[in-house]
Amino acid sequence: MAADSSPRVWLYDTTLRDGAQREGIAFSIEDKIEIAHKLDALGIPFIEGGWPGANPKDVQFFWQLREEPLQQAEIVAFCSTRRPHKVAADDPMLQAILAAGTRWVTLFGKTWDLHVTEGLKTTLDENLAMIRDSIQYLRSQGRHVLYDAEHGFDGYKANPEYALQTLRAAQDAGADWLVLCDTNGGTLPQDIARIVREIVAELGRDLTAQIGIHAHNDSGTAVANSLAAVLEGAAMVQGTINGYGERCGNVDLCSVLPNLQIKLGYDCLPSDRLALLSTTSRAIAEIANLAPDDHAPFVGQSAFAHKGGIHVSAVERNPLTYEHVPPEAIGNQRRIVISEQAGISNIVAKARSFGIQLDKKDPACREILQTLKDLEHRGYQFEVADASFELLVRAALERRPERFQLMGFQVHCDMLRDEKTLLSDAIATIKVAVDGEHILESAEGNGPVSALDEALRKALVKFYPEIASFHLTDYKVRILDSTVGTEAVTRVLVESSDGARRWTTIGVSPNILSASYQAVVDGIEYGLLLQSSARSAASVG
Ligand SMILES: CC(=O)SCCNC(=O)CCNC(=O)[C@H](O)C(C)(C)COP(=O)(O)OP(=O)(O)OC[C@H]1O[C@@H](n2cnc3c(N)ncnc32)[C@H](O)[C@@H]1OP(=O)(O)O
Ligand SMILES: CC(=O)C(=O)O
Repeated sequence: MAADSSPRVWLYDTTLRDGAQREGIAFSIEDKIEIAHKLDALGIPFIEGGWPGANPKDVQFFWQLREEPLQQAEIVAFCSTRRPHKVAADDPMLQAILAAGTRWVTLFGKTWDLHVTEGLKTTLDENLAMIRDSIQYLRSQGRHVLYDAEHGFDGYKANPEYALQTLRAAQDAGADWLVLCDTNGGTLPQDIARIVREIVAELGRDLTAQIGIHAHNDSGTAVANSLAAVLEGAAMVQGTINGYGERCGNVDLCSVLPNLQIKLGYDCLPSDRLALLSTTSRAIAEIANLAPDDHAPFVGQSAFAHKGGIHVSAVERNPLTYEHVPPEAIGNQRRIVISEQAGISNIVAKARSFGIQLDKKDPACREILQTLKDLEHRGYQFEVADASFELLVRAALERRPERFQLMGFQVHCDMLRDEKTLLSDAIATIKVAVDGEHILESAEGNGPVSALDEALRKALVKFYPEIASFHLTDYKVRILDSTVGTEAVTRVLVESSDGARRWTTIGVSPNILSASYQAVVDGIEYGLLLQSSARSAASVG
Protein backbone atom coordinates (compact mmCIF):
# COMPACT_ATOMS: atom_id res chain seq x y z
CA MET A 1 0.00 0.00 0.00
CA ALA A 2 1.22 3.48 -0.82
CA ALA A 3 2.87 5.39 2.01
CA ASP A 4 1.78 8.94 2.89
CA SER A 5 4.75 10.45 1.03
CA SER A 6 4.01 8.51 -2.19
CA PRO A 7 3.44 10.56 -5.34
CA ARG A 8 -0.23 11.04 -6.14
CA VAL A 9 -1.95 9.74 -9.27
CA TRP A 10 -5.47 11.10 -9.64
CA LEU A 11 -8.01 8.60 -10.91
CA TYR A 12 -10.74 9.87 -13.18
CA ASP A 13 -13.58 7.46 -13.90
CA THR A 14 -15.56 7.80 -17.12
CA THR A 15 -17.73 4.67 -16.84
CA LEU A 16 -20.86 6.82 -16.92
CA ARG A 17 -19.82 8.59 -20.18
CA ASP A 18 -17.18 6.69 -22.20
CA GLY A 19 -18.24 3.40 -20.53
CA ALA A 20 -21.82 4.02 -21.69
CA GLN A 21 -20.46 4.29 -25.27
CA ARG A 22 -19.83 0.51 -25.17
CA GLU A 23 -22.15 -1.44 -27.42
CA GLY A 24 -24.71 -3.23 -25.22
CA ILE A 25 -24.72 -0.77 -22.30
CA ALA A 26 -27.75 1.45 -21.65
CA PHE A 27 -27.71 2.86 -18.11
CA SER A 28 -30.90 4.29 -16.64
CA ILE A 29 -30.66 7.42 -14.47
CA GLU A 30 -31.05 5.22 -11.39
CA ASP A 31 -28.21 2.99 -12.65
CA LYS A 32 -25.99 6.04 -13.12
CA ILE A 33 -26.74 7.37 -9.65
CA GLU A 34 -26.01 3.97 -8.10
CA ILE A 35 -22.73 3.64 -10.02
CA ALA A 36 -21.66 7.18 -9.05
CA HIS A 37 -22.20 6.32 -5.38
CA LYS A 38 -20.24 3.07 -5.69
CA LEU A 39 -17.30 4.92 -7.28
CA ASP A 40 -17.53 7.58 -4.58
CA ALA A 41 -17.45 4.89 -1.87
CA LEU A 42 -14.41 3.35 -3.58
CA GLY A 43 -12.64 6.71 -3.20
CA ILE A 44 -12.34 7.73 -6.89
CA PRO A 45 -11.66 11.50 -6.80
CA PHE A 46 -13.14 12.47 -10.22
CA ILE A 47 -16.30 10.89 -11.67
CA GLU A 48 -17.41 11.96 -15.14
CA GLY A 49 -21.20 11.81 -15.08
CA GLY A 50 -22.09 12.32 -18.74
CA TRP A 51 -22.55 14.89 -21.47
CA PRO A 52 -25.36 17.24 -20.47
CA GLY A 53 -26.96 18.61 -23.61
CA ALA A 54 -26.29 15.45 -25.60
CA ASN A 55 -29.37 13.68 -24.25
CA PRO A 56 -32.12 14.38 -21.69
CA LYS A 57 -30.97 11.54 -19.40
CA ASP A 58 -27.59 13.15 -18.80
CA VAL A 59 -29.20 16.53 -18.13
CA GLN A 60 -31.51 14.95 -15.54
CA PHE A 61 -28.69 12.90 -14.00
CA PHE A 62 -26.80 15.98 -12.84
CA TRP A 63 -29.96 17.48 -11.38
CA GLN A 64 -30.98 14.30 -9.63
CA LEU A 65 -27.51 13.74 -8.17
CA ARG A 66 -27.85 17.01 -6.26
CA GLU A 67 -30.60 15.35 -4.24
CA GLU A 68 -28.24 12.49 -3.32
CA PRO A 69 -24.81 14.18 -3.17
CA LEU A 70 -21.54 12.30 -3.23
CA GLN A 71 -19.37 12.09 -0.13
CA GLN A 72 -15.95 12.92 -1.51
CA ALA A 73 -15.75 12.75 -5.33
CA GLU A 74 -15.96 15.66 -7.75
CA ILE A 75 -18.68 14.96 -10.30
CA VAL A 76 -17.58 16.20 -13.72
CA ALA A 77 -19.68 17.19 -16.74
CA PHE A 78 -18.28 16.54 -20.25
CA CYS A 79 -18.69 18.47 -23.50
CA SER A 80 -16.94 19.46 -26.75
CA THR A 81 -15.43 22.84 -27.54
CA ARG A 82 -17.77 25.39 -29.11
CA ARG A 83 -18.85 24.92 -32.72
CA PRO A 84 -16.74 26.65 -35.43
CA HIS A 85 -17.38 30.35 -35.95
CA LYS A 86 -19.82 30.58 -33.04
CA VAL A 87 -19.54 32.60 -29.84
CA ALA A 88 -18.78 30.39 -26.81
CA ALA A 89 -21.37 32.10 -24.61
CA ASP A 90 -24.06 31.33 -27.23
CA ASP A 91 -23.13 27.67 -27.67
CA PRO A 92 -26.03 25.50 -26.41
CA MET A 93 -23.63 22.72 -25.33
CA LEU A 94 -21.56 25.09 -23.20
CA GLN A 95 -24.76 26.46 -21.69
CA ALA A 96 -25.87 22.90 -20.90
CA ILE A 97 -22.57 22.04 -19.23
CA LEU A 98 -22.83 25.15 -17.04
CA ALA A 99 -26.43 24.29 -16.18
CA ALA A 100 -25.22 20.91 -14.87
CA GLY A 101 -23.84 22.93 -11.96
CA THR A 102 -20.57 21.03 -11.41
CA ARG A 103 -17.37 22.67 -10.12
CA TRP A 104 -15.30 20.72 -12.64
CA VAL A 105 -15.91 20.29 -16.38
CA THR A 106 -14.08 18.31 -19.05
CA LEU A 107 -13.88 19.78 -22.51
CA PHE A 108 -12.59 17.75 -25.44
CA GLY A 109 -11.01 19.40 -28.42
CA LYS A 110 -9.14 18.46 -31.57
CA THR A 111 -5.37 17.88 -31.57
CA TRP A 112 -5.02 16.15 -34.94
CA ASP A 113 -4.97 18.45 -37.97
CA LEU A 114 -6.74 15.74 -40.00
CA HIS A 115 -9.71 15.95 -37.62
CA VAL A 116 -9.82 19.73 -37.87
CA THR A 117 -9.90 19.82 -41.64
CA GLU A 118 -11.84 16.57 -42.28
CA GLY A 119 -14.00 16.18 -39.14
CA LEU A 120 -14.77 19.76 -38.15
CA LYS A 121 -14.37 21.09 -41.71
CA THR A 122 -12.70 24.22 -40.39
CA THR A 123 -9.27 25.84 -40.30
CA LEU A 124 -6.41 25.05 -37.95
CA ASP A 125 -6.56 28.60 -36.55
CA GLU A 126 -10.29 28.41 -35.92
CA ASN A 127 -9.80 25.17 -33.96
CA LEU A 128 -7.24 26.92 -31.74
CA ALA A 129 -9.77 29.71 -31.19
CA MET A 130 -12.50 27.15 -30.37
CA ILE A 131 -10.29 25.60 -27.68
CA ARG A 132 -9.19 28.95 -26.26
CA ASP A 133 -12.63 30.62 -26.25
CA SER A 134 -14.44 27.65 -24.77
CA ILE A 135 -12.01 27.21 -21.90
CA GLN A 136 -11.79 30.94 -21.18
CA TYR A 137 -15.57 31.15 -21.12
CA LEU A 138 -15.93 28.21 -18.70
CA ARG A 139 -13.17 29.62 -16.50
CA SER A 140 -14.95 33.01 -16.49
CA GLN A 141 -18.00 31.17 -15.16
CA GLY A 142 -15.96 29.82 -12.24
CA ARG A 143 -15.38 26.29 -13.52
CA HIS A 144 -12.20 24.22 -13.19
CA VAL A 145 -11.40 22.76 -16.60
CA LEU A 146 -9.89 19.45 -17.60
CA TYR A 147 -8.94 19.58 -21.26
CA ASP A 148 -9.12 16.20 -23.05
CA ALA A 149 -6.83 16.42 -26.07
CA GLU A 150 -8.71 14.04 -28.35
CA HIS A 151 -6.29 12.05 -30.57
CA GLY A 152 -3.45 13.60 -28.55
CA PHE A 153 -1.00 10.90 -29.64
CA ASP A 154 -2.11 10.43 -33.27
CA GLY A 155 -2.22 14.21 -33.64
CA TYR A 156 1.32 14.58 -32.26
CA LYS A 157 2.59 11.80 -34.55
CA ALA A 158 1.06 13.51 -37.61
CA ASN A 159 1.93 17.13 -36.84
CA PRO A 160 3.75 17.71 -33.54
CA GLU A 161 3.95 21.47 -33.99
CA TYR A 162 0.21 21.84 -34.38
CA ALA A 163 -0.57 19.37 -31.57
CA LEU A 164 1.61 21.45 -29.24
CA GLN A 165 -0.17 24.62 -30.32
CA THR A 166 -3.53 23.12 -29.30
CA LEU A 167 -2.15 22.13 -25.90
CA ARG A 168 -0.63 25.57 -25.37
CA ALA A 169 -3.95 27.17 -26.33
CA ALA A 170 -5.75 25.05 -23.71
CA GLN A 171 -3.17 25.77 -21.05
CA ASP A 172 -3.00 29.52 -21.77
CA ALA A 173 -6.79 29.70 -21.57
CA GLY A 174 -6.64 28.34 -18.03
CA ALA A 175 -7.07 24.55 -18.21
CA ASP A 176 -6.06 22.85 -14.94
CA TRP A 177 -5.29 19.54 -16.66
CA LEU A 178 -4.13 18.58 -20.16
CA VAL A 179 -5.23 14.98 -20.69
CA LEU A 180 -3.60 13.26 -23.66
CA CYS A 181 -6.04 10.84 -25.26
CA ASP A 182 -5.11 7.78 -27.30
CA THR A 183 -8.58 7.98 -28.78
CA ASN A 184 -8.12 5.28 -31.46
CA GLY A 185 -6.20 3.03 -29.05
CA GLY A 186 -3.52 2.34 -31.66
CA THR A 187 -0.41 3.66 -29.93
CA LEU A 188 2.09 1.28 -28.32
CA PRO A 189 3.69 1.83 -24.88
CA GLN A 190 7.10 3.00 -26.13
CA ASP A 191 5.47 5.69 -28.30
CA ILE A 192 3.20 6.77 -25.44
CA ALA A 193 6.27 7.14 -23.21
CA ARG A 194 8.24 9.05 -25.85
CA ILE A 195 5.39 11.42 -26.72
CA VAL A 196 4.52 12.21 -23.09
CA ARG A 197 8.23 12.85 -22.44
CA GLU A 198 8.55 15.12 -25.49
CA ILE A 199 5.35 17.05 -24.72
CA VAL A 200 6.40 17.66 -21.12
CA ALA A 201 9.85 18.79 -22.36
CA GLU A 202 8.37 21.01 -25.10
CA LEU A 203 5.90 22.73 -22.79
CA GLY A 204 8.85 22.98 -20.40
CA ARG A 205 8.83 25.70 -17.81
CA ASP A 206 5.52 27.01 -19.24
CA LEU A 207 3.80 23.85 -18.04
CA THR A 208 1.33 25.05 -15.44
CA ALA A 209 -1.38 22.47 -16.08
CA GLN A 210 -0.92 18.87 -14.98
CA ILE A 211 -0.71 16.07 -17.55
CA GLY A 212 -3.11 13.11 -17.69
CA ILE A 213 -3.62 10.01 -19.88
CA HIS A 214 -6.83 8.64 -21.40
CA ALA A 215 -6.12 5.32 -23.13
CA HIS A 216 -8.35 3.12 -25.28
CA ASN A 217 -7.64 -0.58 -25.60
CA ASP A 218 -7.81 -1.26 -29.33
CA SER A 219 -4.26 -2.66 -29.33
CA GLY A 220 -4.75 -4.48 -26.03
CA THR A 221 -2.13 -2.19 -24.46
CA ALA A 222 -4.25 0.38 -22.61
CA VAL A 223 -2.96 -0.64 -19.16
CA ALA A 224 0.67 -0.66 -20.32
CA ASN A 225 0.10 2.68 -22.07
CA SER A 226 -1.36 4.29 -18.96
CA LEU A 227 1.49 3.01 -16.77
CA ALA A 228 4.04 4.22 -19.34
CA ALA A 229 2.50 7.71 -19.28
CA VAL A 230 2.51 7.80 -15.47
CA LEU A 231 6.16 6.76 -15.40
CA GLU A 232 6.88 9.76 -17.66
CA GLY A 233 5.10 12.16 -15.30
CA ALA A 234 1.34 11.95 -16.06
CA ALA A 235 -0.48 12.51 -12.77
CA MET A 236 -4.00 11.53 -13.87
CA VAL A 237 -5.35 8.29 -15.33
CA GLN A 238 -8.77 8.36 -16.95
CA GLY A 239 -10.47 4.99 -17.39
CA THR A 240 -13.54 2.92 -16.65
CA ILE A 241 -14.51 0.09 -14.34
CA ASN A 242 -14.11 -3.27 -16.11
CA GLY A 243 -12.69 -1.42 -19.12
CA TYR A 244 -16.13 -0.64 -20.55
CA GLY A 245 -16.00 1.82 -23.44
CA GLU A 246 -16.40 2.51 -27.13
CA ARG A 247 -15.19 -0.36 -29.43
CA CYS A 248 -12.63 -2.42 -27.42
CA GLY A 249 -13.07 -0.26 -24.35
CA ASN A 250 -11.10 2.17 -22.21
CA VAL A 251 -8.28 1.31 -19.87
CA ASP A 252 -9.65 -0.89 -17.08
CA LEU A 253 -9.24 0.97 -13.79
CA CYS A 254 -9.55 -2.39 -12.01
CA SER A 255 -6.18 -3.34 -13.54
CA VAL A 256 -4.39 -0.02 -13.70
CA LEU A 257 -5.23 1.00 -10.14
CA PRO A 258 -3.73 -2.00 -8.29
CA ASN A 259 -0.68 -1.85 -10.56
CA LEU A 260 -0.17 1.80 -9.66
CA GLN A 261 -0.89 1.49 -5.98
CA ILE A 262 0.44 -1.94 -5.02
CA LYS A 263 3.31 -2.38 -7.46
CA LEU A 264 4.49 1.13 -8.27
CA GLY A 265 3.73 2.67 -4.89
CA TYR A 266 1.60 5.59 -6.13
CA ASP A 267 -1.07 7.03 -3.90
CA CYS A 268 -4.39 6.64 -5.75
CA LEU A 269 -7.01 5.70 -3.15
CA PRO A 270 -7.22 5.98 0.63
CA SER A 271 -5.42 2.90 1.94
CA ASP A 272 -8.57 1.17 3.24
CA ARG A 273 -10.49 1.44 -0.08
CA LEU A 274 -8.54 -0.80 -2.47
CA ALA A 275 -10.14 -3.84 -0.84
CA LEU A 276 -13.51 -2.66 -2.22
CA LEU A 277 -12.31 -3.02 -5.81
CA SER A 278 -13.51 -6.58 -6.53
CA THR A 279 -17.01 -6.03 -5.18
CA THR A 280 -17.25 -2.67 -6.99
CA SER A 281 -16.24 -4.30 -10.27
CA ARG A 282 -18.86 -7.06 -9.89
CA ALA A 283 -21.59 -4.71 -8.69
CA ILE A 284 -21.07 -2.41 -11.68
CA ALA A 285 -21.13 -5.40 -14.07
CA GLU A 286 -24.43 -6.38 -12.49
CA ILE A 287 -25.87 -2.87 -12.96
CA ALA A 288 -24.59 -2.83 -16.57
CA ASN A 289 -26.36 -6.19 -17.01
CA LEU A 290 -23.14 -7.76 -18.31
CA ALA A 291 -21.60 -11.00 -17.08
CA PRO A 292 -18.49 -10.20 -15.04
CA ASP A 293 -15.28 -11.34 -16.71
CA ASP A 294 -14.15 -14.22 -14.46
CA HIS A 295 -10.67 -14.02 -15.91
CA ALA A 296 -10.16 -10.28 -15.45
CA PRO A 297 -6.81 -9.50 -13.78
CA PHE A 298 -7.00 -8.74 -10.04
CA VAL A 299 -10.82 -8.72 -9.70
CA GLY A 300 -12.04 -11.76 -11.70
CA GLN A 301 -13.40 -14.83 -9.88
CA SER A 302 -10.57 -16.84 -11.45
CA ALA A 303 -7.81 -14.28 -10.84
CA PHE A 304 -6.64 -16.31 -7.84
CA ALA A 305 -8.15 -19.72 -8.73
CA HIS A 306 -5.61 -22.53 -8.65
CA LYS A 307 -6.36 -25.63 -10.69
CA GLY A 308 -3.10 -27.45 -11.51
CA GLY A 309 -2.00 -29.84 -8.75
CA ILE A 310 1.57 -28.49 -8.86
CA HIS A 311 0.27 -24.96 -8.29
CA VAL A 312 -2.02 -25.92 -5.40
CA SER A 313 0.70 -27.92 -3.69
CA ALA A 314 3.02 -24.88 -3.76
CA VAL A 315 0.36 -22.26 -2.93
CA GLU A 316 -0.62 -24.32 0.13
CA ARG A 317 2.98 -23.94 1.30
CA ASN A 318 3.42 -20.30 0.34
CA PRO A 319 0.92 -18.28 -1.75
CA LEU A 320 3.75 -16.18 -3.23
CA THR A 321 4.70 -19.18 -5.38
CA TYR A 322 1.76 -18.63 -7.76
CA GLU A 323 0.22 -15.27 -6.77
CA HIS A 324 1.63 -11.90 -7.84
CA VAL A 325 -0.27 -9.96 -5.13
CA PRO A 326 -2.33 -11.05 -2.11
CA PRO A 327 -5.95 -11.48 -3.31
CA GLU A 328 -7.35 -9.82 -0.18
CA ALA A 329 -5.52 -6.55 -1.07
CA ILE A 330 -8.16 -5.98 -3.77
CA GLY A 331 -10.96 -7.76 -1.93
CA ASN A 332 -10.66 -10.94 -4.00
CA GLN A 333 -10.08 -14.45 -2.69
CA ARG A 334 -8.04 -17.53 -3.39
CA ARG A 335 -9.99 -20.49 -4.76
CA ILE A 336 -8.94 -24.09 -5.23
CA VAL A 337 -10.42 -25.73 -8.31
CA ILE A 338 -11.15 -29.44 -8.43
CA SER A 339 -10.67 -31.28 -11.74
CA GLU A 340 -8.68 -33.98 -13.50
CA GLN A 341 -5.69 -31.58 -13.27
CA ALA A 342 -5.77 -31.90 -9.46
CA GLY A 343 -3.29 -33.50 -7.09
CA ILE A 344 -3.70 -34.55 -3.47
CA SER A 345 -3.10 -30.94 -2.38
CA ASN A 346 -6.26 -29.81 -4.22
CA ILE A 347 -8.29 -32.48 -2.38
CA VAL A 348 -6.91 -31.49 1.02
CA ALA A 349 -7.44 -27.76 0.43
CA LYS A 350 -10.92 -28.18 -1.01
CA ALA A 351 -11.98 -30.52 1.82
CA ARG A 352 -10.75 -27.91 4.29
CA SER A 353 -13.08 -25.37 2.68
CA PHE A 354 -15.95 -27.80 3.50
CA GLY A 355 -14.75 -28.00 7.10
CA ILE A 356 -13.15 -31.46 6.64
CA GLN A 357 -9.54 -31.77 7.77
CA LEU A 358 -7.60 -34.38 5.79
CA ASP A 359 -4.01 -35.43 6.09
CA LYS A 360 -2.12 -35.63 2.79
CA LYS A 361 -0.88 -39.07 3.82
CA ASP A 362 -4.38 -40.40 4.53
CA PRO A 363 -5.03 -43.15 1.89
CA ALA A 364 -8.58 -41.75 1.54
CA CYS A 365 -7.07 -38.69 -0.22
CA ARG A 366 -5.51 -40.85 -2.93
CA GLU A 367 -8.81 -42.80 -3.33
CA ILE A 368 -10.79 -39.57 -3.67
CA LEU A 369 -8.29 -38.26 -6.22
CA GLN A 370 -8.50 -41.48 -8.24
CA THR A 371 -12.32 -41.47 -8.16
CA LEU A 372 -12.29 -37.80 -9.22
CA LYS A 373 -9.98 -38.49 -12.18
CA ASP A 374 -12.00 -41.55 -13.26
CA LEU A 375 -15.27 -39.63 -13.09
CA GLU A 376 -13.82 -36.63 -14.97
CA HIS A 377 -12.65 -39.06 -17.66
CA ARG A 378 -16.26 -40.27 -17.93
CA GLY A 379 -17.52 -36.70 -18.46
CA TYR A 380 -17.98 -35.20 -14.97
CA GLN A 381 -16.69 -31.68 -14.41
CA PHE A 382 -16.46 -31.02 -10.68
CA GLU A 383 -15.00 -27.52 -10.95
CA VAL A 384 -18.52 -26.32 -11.75
CA ALA A 385 -20.26 -28.63 -9.25
CA ASP A 386 -18.72 -28.09 -5.82
CA ALA A 387 -21.72 -29.58 -4.04
CA SER A 388 -21.41 -32.94 -5.82
CA PHE A 389 -17.70 -32.98 -5.05
CA GLU A 390 -18.35 -32.42 -1.36
CA LEU A 391 -20.85 -35.33 -1.40
CA LEU A 392 -18.22 -37.48 -3.15
CA VAL A 393 -15.66 -36.66 -0.43
CA ARG A 394 -18.16 -37.39 2.33
CA ALA A 395 -19.16 -40.69 0.69
CA ALA A 396 -15.49 -41.75 0.48
CA LEU A 397 -15.06 -40.93 4.18
CA GLU A 398 -18.34 -42.69 5.04
CA ARG A 399 -19.73 -39.37 6.20
CA ARG A 400 -22.60 -39.19 3.69
CA PRO A 401 -25.78 -40.46 5.35
CA GLU A 402 -28.03 -42.56 3.13
CA ARG A 403 -31.33 -40.74 3.52
CA PHE A 404 -33.35 -42.83 1.01
CA GLN A 405 -33.04 -45.55 -1.60
CA LEU A 406 -34.41 -45.35 -5.11
CA MET A 407 -36.62 -48.32 -6.02
CA GLY A 408 -37.42 -47.00 -9.52
CA PHE A 409 -38.97 -44.18 -11.52
CA GLN A 410 -40.88 -43.62 -14.72
CA VAL A 411 -41.33 -40.42 -16.69
CA HIS A 412 -43.99 -39.88 -19.32
CA CYS A 413 -43.82 -36.84 -21.53
CA ASP A 414 -46.49 -35.56 -23.99
CA MET A 415 -45.96 -32.75 -26.42
CA LEU A 416 -49.22 -30.79 -26.75
CA ARG A 417 -49.99 -28.12 -29.31
CA ASP A 418 -51.48 -24.94 -27.84
CA GLU A 419 -52.41 -22.64 -30.75
CA LYS A 420 -48.95 -21.72 -32.07
CA THR A 421 -46.63 -23.27 -29.48
CA LEU A 422 -45.73 -26.85 -28.66
CA LEU A 423 -45.90 -27.41 -24.89
CA SER A 424 -44.41 -30.31 -23.01
CA ASP A 425 -46.50 -31.91 -20.29
CA ALA A 426 -44.59 -34.45 -18.21
CA ILE A 427 -45.64 -36.82 -15.43
CA ALA A 428 -43.08 -38.61 -13.24
CA THR A 429 -43.78 -41.51 -10.90
CA ILE A 430 -41.14 -42.47 -8.38
CA LYS A 431 -40.77 -45.19 -5.75
CA VAL A 432 -38.32 -44.68 -2.87
CA ALA A 433 -37.65 -46.39 0.45
CA VAL A 434 -36.98 -44.36 3.63
CA ASP A 435 -36.16 -46.29 6.82
CA GLY A 436 -37.75 -49.42 5.33
CA GLU A 437 -40.98 -47.61 4.35
CA HIS A 438 -41.85 -47.64 0.62
CA ILE A 439 -43.36 -44.48 -0.86
CA LEU A 440 -44.88 -44.09 -4.31
CA GLU A 441 -45.49 -40.56 -5.60
CA SER A 442 -46.34 -38.87 -8.90
CA ALA A 443 -46.03 -35.26 -9.98
CA GLU A 444 -46.48 -33.16 -13.08
CA GLY A 445 -43.97 -30.73 -14.50
CA ASN A 446 -43.44 -28.59 -17.57
CA GLY A 447 -40.62 -30.95 -18.54
CA PRO A 448 -39.37 -34.39 -17.50
CA VAL A 449 -36.72 -33.06 -15.10
CA SER A 450 -39.03 -30.73 -13.20
CA ALA A 451 -41.64 -33.55 -12.97
CA LEU A 452 -38.99 -35.93 -11.60
CA ASP A 453 -37.70 -33.35 -9.12
CA GLU A 454 -41.24 -32.59 -7.97
CA ALA A 455 -42.15 -36.28 -7.53
CA LEU A 456 -38.99 -36.99 -5.52
CA ARG A 457 -39.52 -33.97 -3.26
CA LYS A 458 -43.17 -34.99 -2.71
CA ALA A 459 -42.05 -38.48 -1.71
CA LEU A 460 -39.45 -37.21 0.77
CA VAL A 461 -41.00 -34.09 2.27
CA LYS A 462 -42.88 -36.04 4.98
CA PHE A 463 -39.52 -37.30 6.29
CA TYR A 464 -37.50 -34.14 5.58
CA PRO A 465 -39.87 -31.13 5.79
CA GLU A 466 -37.05 -28.67 4.98
CA ILE A 467 -37.19 -29.97 1.38
CA ALA A 468 -40.29 -27.80 0.93
CA SER A 469 -38.00 -24.75 0.66
CA PHE A 470 -35.77 -26.27 -2.07
CA HIS A 471 -36.28 -25.48 -5.72
CA LEU A 472 -34.40 -25.84 -9.01
CA THR A 473 -33.00 -22.54 -10.23
CA ASP A 474 -31.07 -23.65 -13.30
CA TYR A 475 -30.65 -26.71 -15.48
CA LYS A 476 -27.94 -27.12 -18.11
CA VAL A 477 -27.36 -30.01 -20.47
CA ARG A 478 -24.35 -30.78 -22.62
CA ILE A 479 -23.85 -33.76 -24.88
CA LEU A 480 -20.25 -34.95 -24.76
CA ASP A 481 -19.08 -36.75 -27.90
CA SER A 482 -17.38 -39.77 -26.52
CA THR A 483 -15.50 -40.28 -23.33
CA VAL A 484 -15.45 -44.04 -22.84
CA GLY A 485 -15.39 -46.11 -26.02
CA THR A 486 -17.67 -44.57 -28.62
CA GLU A 487 -20.75 -43.87 -26.51
CA ALA A 488 -21.90 -40.24 -26.27
CA VAL A 489 -22.92 -39.15 -22.78
CA THR A 490 -25.07 -36.38 -21.39
CA ARG A 491 -23.75 -34.08 -18.67
CA VAL A 492 -26.41 -32.37 -16.59
CA LEU A 493 -25.77 -29.50 -14.19
CA VAL A 494 -28.54 -28.56 -11.78
CA GLU A 495 -28.51 -25.44 -9.64
CA SER A 496 -30.73 -25.60 -6.54
CA SER A 497 -31.64 -23.05 -3.89
CA ASP A 498 -33.24 -22.98 -0.46
CA GLY A 499 -34.06 -19.30 -0.85
CA ALA A 500 -30.87 -18.20 0.91
CA ARG A 501 -28.11 -20.23 -0.75
CA ARG A 502 -27.44 -21.78 -4.16
CA TRP A 503 -25.47 -24.91 -4.99
CA THR A 504 -24.64 -26.87 -8.14
CA THR A 505 -24.66 -30.60 -8.64
CA ILE A 506 -23.80 -32.84 -11.59
CA GLY A 507 -24.93 -36.06 -13.22
CA VAL A 508 -23.48 -37.91 -16.22
CA SER A 509 -24.99 -40.82 -18.11
CA PRO A 510 -25.71 -41.98 -21.66
CA ASN A 511 -29.37 -41.47 -20.62
CA ILE A 512 -30.44 -37.85 -20.02
CA LEU A 513 -33.05 -38.85 -17.40
CA SER A 514 -30.55 -40.87 -15.45
CA ALA A 515 -28.01 -37.99 -15.56
CA SER A 516 -30.74 -35.59 -14.46
CA TYR A 517 -31.81 -37.90 -11.64
CA GLN A 518 -28.22 -38.05 -10.27
CA ALA A 519 -27.93 -34.26 -10.32
CA VAL A 520 -31.38 -33.77 -8.75
CA VAL A 521 -30.69 -36.31 -5.97
CA ASP A 522 -27.32 -34.72 -5.21
CA GLY A 523 -29.07 -31.35 -5.12
CA ILE A 524 -31.60 -32.53 -2.52
CA GLU A 525 -28.98 -34.36 -0.46
CA TYR A 526 -26.69 -31.37 -0.45
CA GLY A 527 -29.55 -29.09 0.62
CA LEU A 528 -30.30 -31.43 3.54
CA LEU A 529 -26.62 -31.45 4.46
CA LEU A 530 -26.52 -27.63 4.51
CA GLN A 531 -29.61 -27.50 6.69
CA SER A 532 -28.30 -30.07 9.18
CA SER A 533 -24.90 -28.28 9.36
CA ALA A 534 -26.75 -25.00 10.05
CA ARG A 535 -28.77 -26.73 12.80
CA SER A 536 -25.61 -28.20 14.40
CA ALA A 537 -23.87 -24.80 14.27
CA ALA A 538 -26.91 -23.15 15.88
CA SER A 539 -27.08 -25.77 18.67
CA VAL A 540 -23.35 -25.36 19.39
CA GLY A 541 -23.72 -21.55 19.33
C1 LIG B 1 -13.73 10.77 -28.34
C2 LIG B 1 -15.07 10.77 -27.74
O1 LIG B 1 -15.51 9.76 -27.22
S1 LIG B 1 -15.93 12.19 -27.72
C3 LIG B 1 -17.49 11.75 -27.13
C4 LIG B 1 -18.29 11.03 -28.15
N1 LIG B 1 -19.61 10.79 -27.61
C5 LIG B 1 -20.71 10.98 -28.31
O2 LIG B 1 -20.68 11.34 -29.47
C6 LIG B 1 -22.01 10.70 -27.62
C7 LIG B 1 -22.91 11.92 -27.52
N2 LIG B 1 -23.13 12.54 -28.81
C8 LIG B 1 -24.35 13.02 -29.21
O3 LIG B 1 -25.36 12.88 -28.54
C9 LIG B 1 -24.40 13.75 -30.51
O4 LIG B 1 -23.37 13.30 -31.37
C10 LIG B 1 -24.26 15.29 -30.27
C11 LIG B 1 -25.51 15.76 -29.52
C12 LIG B 1 -23.02 15.64 -29.48
C13 LIG B 1 -24.15 16.04 -31.59
O5 LIG B 1 -25.21 15.64 -32.38
P1 LIG B 1 -25.49 16.37 -33.82
O6 LIG B 1 -25.58 17.80 -33.60
O7 LIG B 1 -26.65 15.64 -34.38
O8 LIG B 1 -24.14 16.13 -34.65
P2 LIG B 1 -23.47 14.79 -35.16
O9 LIG B 1 -23.42 13.80 -34.05
O10 LIG B 1 -24.08 14.30 -36.44
O11 LIG B 1 -21.99 15.30 -35.53
C14 LIG B 1 -21.09 15.74 -34.53
C15 LIG B 1 -20.83 17.22 -34.71
O12 LIG B 1 -19.95 17.65 -33.66
C16 LIG B 1 -18.81 18.31 -34.24
N3 LIG B 1 -17.69 18.13 -33.35
C17 LIG B 1 -16.97 16.99 -33.14
N4 LIG B 1 -16.00 17.26 -32.25
C18 LIG B 1 -16.10 18.57 -31.89
C19 LIG B 1 -15.38 19.41 -31.05
N5 LIG B 1 -14.34 18.95 -30.34
N6 LIG B 1 -15.77 20.69 -30.93
C20 LIG B 1 -16.83 21.16 -31.61
N7 LIG B 1 -17.56 20.39 -32.43
C21 LIG B 1 -17.20 19.13 -32.58
C22 LIG B 1 -18.66 17.63 -35.59
O13 LIG B 1 -17.89 18.38 -36.47
C23 LIG B 1 -20.12 17.53 -36.04
O14 LIG B 1 -20.50 18.83 -36.47
P3 LIG B 1 -21.63 19.10 -37.63
O15 LIG B 1 -22.93 18.76 -37.00
O16 LIG B 1 -21.48 20.53 -37.92
O17 LIG B 1 -21.27 18.19 -38.75
C1 LIG C 1 -12.20 12.26 -25.02
C2 LIG C 1 -12.23 10.85 -25.28
O1 LIG C 1 -13.08 10.14 -24.78
C3 LIG C 1 -11.24 10.28 -26.18
O2 LIG C 1 -10.52 11.02 -26.84
O3 LIG C 1 -11.18 9.04 -26.27
